Amino acid sequence: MGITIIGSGFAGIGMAIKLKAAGYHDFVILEKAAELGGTWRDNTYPGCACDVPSHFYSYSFELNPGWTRMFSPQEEIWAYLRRCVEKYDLGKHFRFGTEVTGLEYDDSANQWQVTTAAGTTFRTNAVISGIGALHIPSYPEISGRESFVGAAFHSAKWDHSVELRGKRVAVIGTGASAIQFIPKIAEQVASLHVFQRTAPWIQPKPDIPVPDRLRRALRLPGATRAFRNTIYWLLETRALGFALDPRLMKVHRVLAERHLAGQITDPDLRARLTPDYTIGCKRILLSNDYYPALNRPNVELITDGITTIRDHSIVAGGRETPVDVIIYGTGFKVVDALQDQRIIGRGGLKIQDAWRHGVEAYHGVSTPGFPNLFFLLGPNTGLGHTSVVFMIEAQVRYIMSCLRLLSHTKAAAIDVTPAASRAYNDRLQQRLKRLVWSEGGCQSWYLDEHGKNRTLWPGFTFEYWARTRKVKPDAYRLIGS
Ligand SMILES: Cc1cc2nc3c(=O)[nH]c(=O)nc-3n(C[C@H](O)[C@H](O)[C@H](O)COP(=O)(O)OP(=O)(O)OC[C@H]3O[C@@H](n4cnc5c(N)ncnc54)[C@H](O)[C@@H]3O)c2cc1C
Repeated sequence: MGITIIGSGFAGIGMAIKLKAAGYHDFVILEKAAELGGTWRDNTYPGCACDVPSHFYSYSFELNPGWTRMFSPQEEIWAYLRRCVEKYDLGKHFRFGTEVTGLEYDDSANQWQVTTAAGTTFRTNAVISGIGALHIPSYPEISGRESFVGAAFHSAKWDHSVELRGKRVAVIGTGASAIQFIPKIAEQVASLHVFQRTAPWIQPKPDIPVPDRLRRALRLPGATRAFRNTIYWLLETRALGFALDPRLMKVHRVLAERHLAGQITDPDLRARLTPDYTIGCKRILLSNDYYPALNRPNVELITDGITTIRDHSIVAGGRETPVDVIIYGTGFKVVDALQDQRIIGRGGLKIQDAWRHGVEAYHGVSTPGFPNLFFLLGPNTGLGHTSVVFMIEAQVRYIMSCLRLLSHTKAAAIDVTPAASRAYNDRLQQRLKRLVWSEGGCQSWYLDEHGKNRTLWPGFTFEYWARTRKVKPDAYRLIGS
């Protein structure tokens, strides 16, 4: 059977490795960029690193005792992914520079027709989407943005040709990427003006170089796995507040407040850096050097809303700040599992119509009316507290068992039933309502325009792992058997 994977990040590569191991050879990995790697190819800004310990932010079947830091930098994670591709000899399966722009299900042939940006089309039996949620840079709508004449770029498209040394630099946004690159550039620039709309909650980052002795020890049989398991359970305890009772989030709040108080002594600055929303309803960030960077004499935090960008300056709160360079640390336009694309399922059903009341999928993987279309990191399978690679692996295993079901039953396709999907998603949304993300008047990218959480898994990850261990055949309709 022909299988098409879209995307070459952790999701697409993990899927390809498992397909190959199970004896599938007729598959392609379509990637719109010129190289593999997803997030870790695109984000090359200074200080870019994961915020989940590397021994856990990696595949369980491809342990790496050699990580140099507890939280590895971008180049090292990208190199890890390239090594995986080489080791599993996946090279010939990639089609780079191939952007999927449409998928249309042919009911009579039980196949998908895939259309690419180049206008080519081909047919495939199954499509597995690993397109990621965070790869389209988001820019703020600020009047005059286009009139700025200096260099301006987004953190996810860092322009390394722009010399920042000695320049007056503005950073717009104080999210996960910004708090990583601000400390790195603060020491080079003449002045740094940080425009903050919403203060993030920040906790200490236990990031150290992995000592040589530990690295050697991790090479002993079983040691990296044991270390990884320890990290897993430590991180799961962070989910207690998310998964059980929002009141437990108080512990996180105390930790973050102490971190802020320990690093920022100026009471006015501290007040402006104190978030005004419930901790946890947006991602909690980790950093040891962000607050100290804000203490530097050449760095200022501006919390007035930006009203205009002019050719050489930014105006906020009636004050004009002259700048030479603007860096947008304004995050991503969140992609909801292909929702913006032309996807037409059975009987001409458009994905936008299937999702008119909100984006959802059964286990985050299958949507009724779209047979043999599987999502990796689809709706409600993102995480606020631990590594998404864990979720990806659970989904890869689940999709493999869907493929096994197809092969055992000799069906051409499987389609999740509306009843199974409805029951699953109703339960999920009920649970989400009780949790921290629905509290505190928090606006975050986790929520859609109706305030419905479309992004996060509402519990412990071992629960998701257990639920996706096996496919329930009665949740799916077999087609063409
Ligand atoms: C700076 C940064 C740091 C992060 N740190 C962490 C972390 O510490 N821990 C964590 O759990 N998560 C983190 N994340 C989230 C991160 O995105 C995921 O961990 C993970 O990398 C997602 O992998 P993926 O394969 O699903 O998606 P991606 O890595 O985004 O890969 C998707 C790929 O699909 C390709 N693609 C998209 N659309 C198409 C199309 N239509 N046709 C063809 N190709 C397409 C893209 O070009 C891309 O290569 C971070 C994200 C960012 C941006």
